[in-house]
Amino acid sequence: MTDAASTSEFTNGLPERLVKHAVRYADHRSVDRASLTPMIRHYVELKDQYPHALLLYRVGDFFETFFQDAIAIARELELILTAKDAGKDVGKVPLAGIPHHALDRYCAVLVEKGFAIAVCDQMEDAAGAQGQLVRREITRVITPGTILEEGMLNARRNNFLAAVVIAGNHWGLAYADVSTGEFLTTQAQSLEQLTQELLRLQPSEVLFPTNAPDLVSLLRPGEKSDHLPECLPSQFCYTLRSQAPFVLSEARYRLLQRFRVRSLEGMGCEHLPLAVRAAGGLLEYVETSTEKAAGKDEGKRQKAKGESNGSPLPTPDSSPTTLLHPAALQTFPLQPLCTYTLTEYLVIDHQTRRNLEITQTARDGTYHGSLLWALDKTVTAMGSRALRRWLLQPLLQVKQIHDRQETIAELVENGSLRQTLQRLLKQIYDMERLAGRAGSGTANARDLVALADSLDKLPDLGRLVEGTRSRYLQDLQTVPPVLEHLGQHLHAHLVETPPLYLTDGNLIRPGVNAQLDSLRQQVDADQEWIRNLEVVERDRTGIPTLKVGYNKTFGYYISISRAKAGQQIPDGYTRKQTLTNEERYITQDLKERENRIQLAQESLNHLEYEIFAELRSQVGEQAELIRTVARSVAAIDVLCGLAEVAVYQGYCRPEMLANREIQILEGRHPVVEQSLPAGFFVPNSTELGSRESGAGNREAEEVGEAEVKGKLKTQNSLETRRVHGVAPSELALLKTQNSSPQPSPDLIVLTGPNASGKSCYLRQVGLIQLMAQVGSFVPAQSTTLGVCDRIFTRVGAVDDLATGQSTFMVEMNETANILNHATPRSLVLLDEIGRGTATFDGLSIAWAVAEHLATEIRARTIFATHYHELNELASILPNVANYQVVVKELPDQIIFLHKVQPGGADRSYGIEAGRLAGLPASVIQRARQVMGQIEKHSKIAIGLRKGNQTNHSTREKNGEIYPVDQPIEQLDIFSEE
Ligand SMILES: Nc1ncnc2c1ncn2[C@@H]1O[C@H](COP(=O)(O)OP(=O)(O)OP(=O)(O)O)[C@@H](O)[C@H]1O
Repeated sequence: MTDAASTSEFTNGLPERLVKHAVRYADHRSVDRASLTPMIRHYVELKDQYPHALLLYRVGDFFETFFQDAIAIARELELILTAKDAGKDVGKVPLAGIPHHALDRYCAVLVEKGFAIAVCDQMEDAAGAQGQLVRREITRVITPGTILEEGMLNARRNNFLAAVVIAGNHWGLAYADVSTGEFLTTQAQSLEQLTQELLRLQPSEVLFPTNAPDLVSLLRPGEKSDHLPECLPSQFCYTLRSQAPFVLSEARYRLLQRFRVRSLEGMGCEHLPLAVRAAGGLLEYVETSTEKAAGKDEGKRQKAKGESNGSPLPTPDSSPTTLLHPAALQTFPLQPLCTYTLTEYLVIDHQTRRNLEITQTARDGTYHGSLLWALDKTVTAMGSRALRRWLLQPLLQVKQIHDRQETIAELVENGSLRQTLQRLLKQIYDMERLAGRAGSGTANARDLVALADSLDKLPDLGRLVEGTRSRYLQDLQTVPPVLEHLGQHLHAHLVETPPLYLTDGNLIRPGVNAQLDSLRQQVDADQEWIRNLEVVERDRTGIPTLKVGYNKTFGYYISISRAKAGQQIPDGYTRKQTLTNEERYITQDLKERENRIQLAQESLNHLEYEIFAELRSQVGEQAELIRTVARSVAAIDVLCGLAEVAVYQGYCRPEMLANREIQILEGRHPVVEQSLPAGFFVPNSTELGSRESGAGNREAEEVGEAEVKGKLKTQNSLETRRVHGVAPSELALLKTQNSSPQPSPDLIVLTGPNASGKSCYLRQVGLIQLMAQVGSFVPAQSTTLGVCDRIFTRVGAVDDLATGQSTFMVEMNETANILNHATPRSLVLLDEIGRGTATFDGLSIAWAVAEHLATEIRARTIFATHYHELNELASILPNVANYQVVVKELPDQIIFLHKVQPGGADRSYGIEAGRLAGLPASVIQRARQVMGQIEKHSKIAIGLRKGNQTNHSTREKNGEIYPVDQPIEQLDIFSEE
């Protein structure tokens, strides 16, 4: 590659001030290696091994990057790009660096942006290298999905690494959170489902096996690659991997080895080859990255022991990296694999998650204003993560829902138990992740103290929930004795507030280890001797200004002012350094004491580290059990929070049934309600889908419906969907035959003026159903709900510019998805179908969609629309009803009552809404004029006024009443051909 080519490749988009430093050698591959300085040559060699990662190379107090990586981090982190001499014949190459103590912070930003980072650390002191190149090694490769560092993780959400294998229309997906240990896999059909599952998980990194020659490349969010199939959403970060670990035999063998089992039967995936392949490939990746982390700690451990350079002292390394005991290498961050199926939970696709604003708002993607925001009263990070998981995976089994409800009910009834529990939970740290860090050998002493504090609280929790009756509370009653002992054991060994860095010593309590105690005594005695030396020497020499001091280069010294030193040099003093005003000396005794302190301190640090590493590996061995308990604690945190919301917001416990009924009395929108002043939200009731139970005789009902369908078909063939042609008497007869005794409809056509509250009502029903299946109480006076299999929503219209789809195409795709997948057990919420095209195309589509849902699918549906013509459906189909959101009309304004009532609206008051929104008065006035004209002349308006008495064909033929510039086909949807 030429310099020019490499420059433009890497400096593209770089600010002018940075480009000037990057004009030469923007790519490490373009330099003549023979001419490089040893350090830069080493950097280039490492870079060859990690081409996909930004290589951060420790040089003194900085992590430096060169060539293209320097340009990249300067751009991404807004650092100053400078240059470094890379050799006499090479000249300067781009350089950017970050202070070593800020490594975590900067890495977090880079990882968030989808970069992989290879950290190359110094394995010895520059002094220890004695003029040679300092020994450096890659100590960690950080990718977005393999982060363990606390500072880089979001405490309130999981950080998933996923792996995908696709074979035709079948796929396998495994995912894991290395910080919490969860490791799951599944296999299914339909690539659309794969997309949906990835969108639910929102993984930080997705592994995908390819035959690509550049196997280690990492694609950042939005980066395109021919190797990625279309079904993989482009917003994630993808790591392309070799096929080898994803081959079935290899993947299976790896899983068997890792989890020491003879078959995958117990994990539930023996018969699911794609699930096994994905899980095996993911496991290999995690093993490789954790080995690196282990390598780092092992290197540092040697450094602490002084093994690497023979130097007696450990480097006072202040980097927050941690050390790994060989025993911890046995432990592994992931728990045994679990298999799950997509049908275990209520299916909520990506659109529905977005439209119902479950974890973030649709408009600006913020947490504030989402359902999670309204319900999250958890007090631990584990609880917060669990609530997010629960909301994204509502349950399908009435029994499981009931278990959660029971606990909430108990916590609602017993307010003081709830409050005491919450007070105690607040004192519990993130045991799930602490156990993970201990398991992977990256926990520091503060982590273990935090874990011990948390384990100490478990018996208190157990006592608190004694005598409770619900399953989740009972789960906390017995604390595994081994964990109780572990907490006490950790406290007995570790000091109360250990330093952040393991190499700083002072981790272990006195009395734990006799050798440690005797070494400490020796150091104390020698330090005491040095502290007294000043007084002793002042007496001996008679020099009152004599001082004892210490510096890093010379160690301890005795300082005398130059004036005094000129008079006499005390016996036994050897001059070490001369400064402007003082002379510095050492004595034989002082040097000996100093050496003794150094040696003892080194042994101390080493011993403390050994004891600590042993403790950490003991914790690692219990990581799985700790996580199990942590999950019970997290569940109680969630349920306490839901109980609190239930109490303060006045929620009711829904009665859950295994039928299709939806009966909500005085329901409210859980988020809008909290955003309005108390009492401002207008509750509304909903009844849907009780025809099975209401009519009592399903067969008779089906016969009746078949008749209605038959009737529609006959009309269609005769009159080309001329629904106005159905005689009211016939409809009334059909409806009477099929509707006794007043069953609730399957489909509600909801009309009402703009801004009256239709969308809010629609979402309210969806959210109440979802909350109920999460096990939560719901915002209503009383509720009876059948468990539904899927919730579908089609709300609003957003251009999907990323995929190049128009507003209308997005709308039609979503609608097609609903019609293809909804079942009678689904809840379908449609807001303004057909809005994105010409009025009459839209109306026709809306009509056909509603009709299909009501007659073919019989899904419980609410269909909000401004096409008031759809109200006609209710007079044809017995399982359709009209509801409207009413307003009060005053002479010069309308008042929004937000009340949903039976009946259909005939006006939208759109112009009034425009006026309220601040459209200029002249525009409003003109709009009124135009509307008047349209109402007077539009064929459909006339059609509606005249109803089915109108002879459409005659009017259509003479064409008199249509504006000349309107094509007749567009207007004439209800007429004969
Ligand atoms: N039941 C209610 N009680 C109190 N305020 C409500 C209620 N329903 C809706 N609102 C308020 O009215 C506003 C408009 O509601 P919404 O967006 O649901 O209207 P809409 O009928 O769907 O309008 P459009 O047809 O223009 O889309 C909401 O932002 C909310 O603040």
